[in-house]
Amino acid sequence: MQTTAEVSGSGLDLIFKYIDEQQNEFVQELKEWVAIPSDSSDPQAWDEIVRMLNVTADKIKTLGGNVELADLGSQKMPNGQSVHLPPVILAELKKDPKKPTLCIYGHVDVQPAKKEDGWTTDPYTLTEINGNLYGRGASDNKGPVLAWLHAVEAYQALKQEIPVNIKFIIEGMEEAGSNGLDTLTEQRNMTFFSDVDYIVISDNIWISKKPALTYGTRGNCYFFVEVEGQKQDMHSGVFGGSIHEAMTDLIAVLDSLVDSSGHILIPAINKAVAPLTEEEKKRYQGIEFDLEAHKKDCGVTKFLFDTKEEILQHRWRYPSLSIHGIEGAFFETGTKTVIPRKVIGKFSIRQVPNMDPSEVEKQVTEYLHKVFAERNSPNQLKVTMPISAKPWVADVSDPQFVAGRRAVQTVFGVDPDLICEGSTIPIARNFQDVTGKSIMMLPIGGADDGEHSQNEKMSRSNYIQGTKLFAAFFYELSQLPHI
Ligand SMILES: NCC(=O)N[C@@H](Cc1c[nH]cn1)C(=O)O
Ligand SMILES: [Zn+2]
Ligand SMILES: [Zn+2]
Repeated sequence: MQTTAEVSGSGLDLIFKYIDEQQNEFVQELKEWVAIPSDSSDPQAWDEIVRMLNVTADKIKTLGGNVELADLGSQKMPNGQSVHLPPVILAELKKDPKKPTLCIYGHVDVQPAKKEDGWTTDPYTLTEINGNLYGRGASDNKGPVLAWLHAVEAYQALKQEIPVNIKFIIEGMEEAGSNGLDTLTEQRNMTFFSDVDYIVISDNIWISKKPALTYGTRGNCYFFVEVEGQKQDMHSGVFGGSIHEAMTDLIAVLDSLVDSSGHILIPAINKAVAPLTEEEKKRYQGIEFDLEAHKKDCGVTKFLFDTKEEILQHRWRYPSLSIHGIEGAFFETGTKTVIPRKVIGKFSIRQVPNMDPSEVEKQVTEYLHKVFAERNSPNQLKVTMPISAKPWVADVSDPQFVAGRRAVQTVFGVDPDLICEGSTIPIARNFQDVTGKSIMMLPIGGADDGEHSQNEKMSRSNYIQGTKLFAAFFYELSQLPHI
């Protein structure tokens, strides 16, 4: 009977061959995962998140993992209702005290998606077209989570000893701000996290066709700005011209936030931003980033800035403010002539060093009340911040980046770019501050994957080569001096 062999360079060749041979099964499993509409933006759909977490837990159990579904308790919703949060998977495979321990973070919830939003294919039916796997969650983040599990599966199938101990922390609320996970991290810091040496996250994308290692993400402060007027919706013909309309107030308030060049108009916001250093400026110059290709990918004729360096800086290390929607406004088709009673504007401000979310909340709230007061409207304004996540920045001299670089070289034959990410992994900074562990992001998503957008996809190549990258990463991590 073949014994479990220590992985050596040659062992990886066999593992890579296995991954290539199993790729259709891996795609089929991603199809099954994408079919679960685990949309965390809608508490009504949280049952689907629990179902997705159970499917994930069952998969880890087939790999011999011990799985705990850690309870996060309840969350108070904006309407005052208390809703039970989906649990978090804490899992570990067989442990060998002689080996370093890697904790893999991921999430299996997704952003909303409806065919009528403009998808070419059904968002919850993974569809392969020209080598791309289209479906909500294919890239963000079900594909990468499955790729980690398939990397483990490959070692086991070939009876090759996994050279590191492996733990998983997999949540179902990342896209809604990872509610409750910060508390769980603190509670488990001296238990689940105590023997962890490295935390790795693969919940982001490359910035070009070149593989990358990510050493920073922006944070995010998400705001609801509510304007409530008369006691019920009103006929705009009968009452229009006689009352202060909540929607008009809201539009004016939203219009006071950011100008046409993307500059945030809340005076104090930009004051806290860390100044750009000469050393940092140089880092942007070396990054592979094709401006014209990006315009084509985005379907725009121009960006807010004209150079690669400015674009990357404003995506990664400067705050940005985006307006996302208006709840209570009439959005269906047709010509409803109503003055809405209450509308809720939603916007978010990406956070960068050295912004402080609690300060940002104060600044935004005071600014919006000041703008609203100048309208002399009798309507009521309420500002809340349901999500607040700090930016995360790693030290690129961390040994984990050496292992990441070597793994990229093994699989892709190139040196990875060192990049940041404009999006937010709400828990990343919390992991760093609470556990003090080494944290690195090892993305396998393509620059044009369209996370959160219509027609989100992951290429079959990135999914399969990414699975090999994760397998190689286990090996390279084991080759580092044991911390
Ligand atoms: N792939 C990471 C991601 O998309 N994260 C979300 C998390 C978030 C931030 N505010 C609300 N959710 C993101 O939008 O960056
Ligand atoms: Zn996302
Ligand atoms: Zn994500």
